[in-house]
Amino acid sequence: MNVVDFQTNKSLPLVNDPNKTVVVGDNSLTIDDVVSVARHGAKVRLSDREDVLQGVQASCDYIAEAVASGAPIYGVTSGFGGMANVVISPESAQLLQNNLIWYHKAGAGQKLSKPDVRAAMLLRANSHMYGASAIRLELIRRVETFLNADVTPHVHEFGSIGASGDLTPLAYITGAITGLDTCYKVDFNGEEVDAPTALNRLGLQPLPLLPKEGLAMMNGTSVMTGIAANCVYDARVLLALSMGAHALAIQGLYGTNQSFHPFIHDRKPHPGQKWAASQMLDLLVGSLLIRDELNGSHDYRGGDPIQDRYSLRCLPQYMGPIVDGLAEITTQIEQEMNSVTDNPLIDAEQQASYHGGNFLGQYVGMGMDRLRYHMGMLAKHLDVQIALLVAPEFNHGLSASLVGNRERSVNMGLKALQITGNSIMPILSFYGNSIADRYPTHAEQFNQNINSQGFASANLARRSIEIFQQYMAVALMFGVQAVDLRTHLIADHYDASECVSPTTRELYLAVREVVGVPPSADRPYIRNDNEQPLDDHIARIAADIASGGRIVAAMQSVLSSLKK
Ligand SMILES: N[C@@H](Cc1ccc([N+](=O)[O-])cc1)C(=O)O
Repeated sequence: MNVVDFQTNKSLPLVNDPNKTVVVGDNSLTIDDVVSVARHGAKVRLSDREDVLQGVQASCDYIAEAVASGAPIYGVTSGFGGMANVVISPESAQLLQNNLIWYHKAGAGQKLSKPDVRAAMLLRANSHMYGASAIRLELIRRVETFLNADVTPHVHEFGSIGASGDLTPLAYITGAITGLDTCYKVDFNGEEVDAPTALNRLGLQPLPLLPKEGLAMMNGTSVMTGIAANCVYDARVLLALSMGAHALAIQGLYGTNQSFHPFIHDRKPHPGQKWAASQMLDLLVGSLLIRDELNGSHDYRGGDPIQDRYSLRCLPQYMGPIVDGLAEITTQIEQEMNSVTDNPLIDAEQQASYHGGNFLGQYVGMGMDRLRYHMGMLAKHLDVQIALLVAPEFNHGLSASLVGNRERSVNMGLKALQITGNSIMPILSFYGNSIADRYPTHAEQFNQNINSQGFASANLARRSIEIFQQYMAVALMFGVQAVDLRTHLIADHYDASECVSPTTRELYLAVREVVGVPPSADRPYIRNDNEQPLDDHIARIAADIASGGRIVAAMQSVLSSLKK
């Protein structure tokens, strides 16, 4: 029997590097940059490039002069939204901005998670460094300071229709960094304190907003985009893990590798389909638990159909649109991350300002709708694979419900675990419903009469991802049990780490490590029903996936090969 190598030197995802510094304002940020800062404590540093810093200052100078000369500019010398007909005098221009955050203290519901708010802060700072927003460097630096000191504003889950971007959620971030009132709360290294206290601890003074700065802070898509960036990262991880779970299931079912032959996929060369086929070949190469038919043979019978059922044979064709769909969403979210999303925008070089609508979060709203839809489609596929595994009519000789020890006649195996999966999968499909097409056209005096619902869509995506992490745990448990039972049929022992492909071996070992049940020649993962709490295993695997742990690291090569 093999000595189990739990110390495999698999490189962890790059996002986990705590020594990383993300520079804001020099280059485009990537989704990995966002996740590094949001979840793994990477440090943030604002660009020190002269041209960038001068650009930021020049936009502030433009607005200061415009206010002094009484020029009519939306939201600077006018009221807001449907009340943009109200004229604001130069004397009231500052009060206008500080009042803006006040009447947006209207959020409702739960607090957003810390990583999602951190992602939002990073992206707001990034948007401001383009120098088109007229916001002082001093304010942008506060975002940098908060991020690096692990101080995170409390932001509610309801309050944005994703039209003027995320006015209300961003108002809470603005209230925290300006620190003018105790009603704004922050998480200060795990402790809840009010904003002035937080500033005091950071050695900062309360800072009233200047003309345009409230709008610059609040009028934009950064919160929904921050959540979306984290969700895109998670969705890609779940896609990579789905491939691993399928590879385990295919080995458990004694499937063929022929359906992934390049000849087939070169003749229908959608990028996602080709990717799925070639990854599946890599995931299966070297396995003793498959029918190796890449040479074109198909003489296997064994009483079963000559070719595999669709969930195996058509895997690349089914997965392809999901892979391509996620790639498109990734590109769009990265573009949104690296955009200036407020209004009006200042062109300091031309001494002009433009009224527009970059705050509309339509790419995020529709993108997160599609992301959730794709998650539902991934879950549907895994669910049918599990259904094949538990049914003796279809599983090529495995026990019913993957019972590990048939001698103990009361064992019912993974029966309840399948039902748990069946209870989750429909929810994931349900979360695939769109919200961007709902229409409160009457919003805000009919000013915001189209709206993206991007914030809601992103929050639904966050929930869908969390649920999927639980579901993925179930799918992996089935995969691991199935390869153990298949190993027994083929090699007369239960240690599948000796028989699965090298790539899935990593995944297999990672799951066994996380649940604390090392592989053994003498028994499968789940032998008798009364020997392990399955709920605890689900929770451990899901937590490892959510934190980018050992299980995610095992699929790193699949993850990194996903095209953007
Ligand atoms: N996003 C709006 C700004 C805005 C709209 C509405 C409100 N508001 O308070 O309703 C505030 C600010 C624009 O730039 O036209």
